[in-house]
Amino acid sequence: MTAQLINGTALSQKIRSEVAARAAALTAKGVQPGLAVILVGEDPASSVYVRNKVKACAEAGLHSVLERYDADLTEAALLERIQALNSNPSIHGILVQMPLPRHINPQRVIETISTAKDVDGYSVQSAGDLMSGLPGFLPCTPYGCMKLIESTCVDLRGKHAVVIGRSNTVGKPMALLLLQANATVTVCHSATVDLKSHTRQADVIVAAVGRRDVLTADMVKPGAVVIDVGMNRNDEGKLCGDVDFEGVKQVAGWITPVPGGVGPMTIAMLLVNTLASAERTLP
Ligand SMILES: NC(=O)C1=CN([C@@H]2O[C@H](COP(=O)(O)OP(=O)(O)OC[C@H]3O[C@@H](n4cnc5c(N)ncnc54)[C@H](OP(=O)(O)O)[C@@H]3O)[C@@H](O)[C@H]2O)C=CC1
Ligand SMILES: Nc1nc(=O)c2c([nH]1)NC[C@@H]1CN(c3ccc(C(=O)N[C@@H](CCC(=O)O)C(=O)O)cc3)C=[N+]21
Ligand SMILES: [Mg+2]
Repeated sequence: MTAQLINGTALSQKIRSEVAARAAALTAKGVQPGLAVILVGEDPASSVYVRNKVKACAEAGLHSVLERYDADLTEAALLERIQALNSNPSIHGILVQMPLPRHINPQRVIETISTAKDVDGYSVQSAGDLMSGLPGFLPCTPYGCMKLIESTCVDLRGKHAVVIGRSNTVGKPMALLLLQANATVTVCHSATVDLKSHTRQADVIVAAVGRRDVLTADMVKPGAVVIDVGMNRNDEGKLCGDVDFEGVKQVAGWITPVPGGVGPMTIAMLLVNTLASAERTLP
């Protein structure tokens, strides 16, 4: 038996075309959704992601502004730029690409973004909304993972979900979304003893660590849904996830590839959040 592939590229295209239709309707009413992306420094991976985000906006009829700054930009200057974007009515979403240079406090930057424009869902307010089950912007990567799981038609109710990783941007919000969908959720991390004993029990596994081969075939229950968030490079310099894809696909029921899985969905959900933010400005 081999797993069915969950095609994130195809699903992201479908979502982006739905965004495009709604964006066109909104633009016809005089409100074109707008996203501002700020990149500080020249991290090569960040440059690729940021370019993909700007391109996706253009294709969906959103307008976007990309602000690039040298790595020596002061924190004060960055906060000032964010405040200007907060009060710019043509901008509905603001994204500051992480990681930032070491001299800039990322939490201070995130909290400076207006909650109404926090389309990354990184702010304490957005995190609290999710924790409390209140409406707010969902972090794009876990949001995209939920859409990928939904696309399998596997009902999460009562299922055991294991999240590997507990970052504020991926692992923790992922666990909350799975909980909200009535899964029974286990969160594993670097201090977890015997990771395999947990993952072997899982109907759904989300791997968000940032290390190759964190999940191998012997750690997976036959038929499980496996979502691979990781972005790593293998020995040949090729992009790969946290999951040993070739091995795990022999055991899992469903699996996302890297590339072509979670990454494109992260961008699609960023567009969804930006559109929703713009729609909220209508009377
Ligand atoms: N495709 C996409 O759209 C995105 C991909 N990513 C990728 O996802 C991965 C995770 O990102 P992010 O959450 O930001 O990373 P972080 O480094 O912030 O978090 C990694 C988590 O993995 C845990 N961990 C580390 N080693 C192990 C281990 N051996 N066993 C179990 N858990 C472990 C850490 O535990 P502890 O808390 O104890 O340190 C931590 O909670 C990265 O590869 C990143 O590039 C991220 C965002 C978007
Ligand atoms: N404020 C902020 N918001 C983010 O959402 C954010 C961030 N900072 N910092 C970095 C991470 C990472 N991230 C990705 C986005 C798209 C792909 C993506 O498009 N991946 C493609 C391949 C890309 C490639 O070829 O390198 C894929 O997996 O198929 C990956 C990773 C967003 N992040
Ligand atoms: Mg992402």
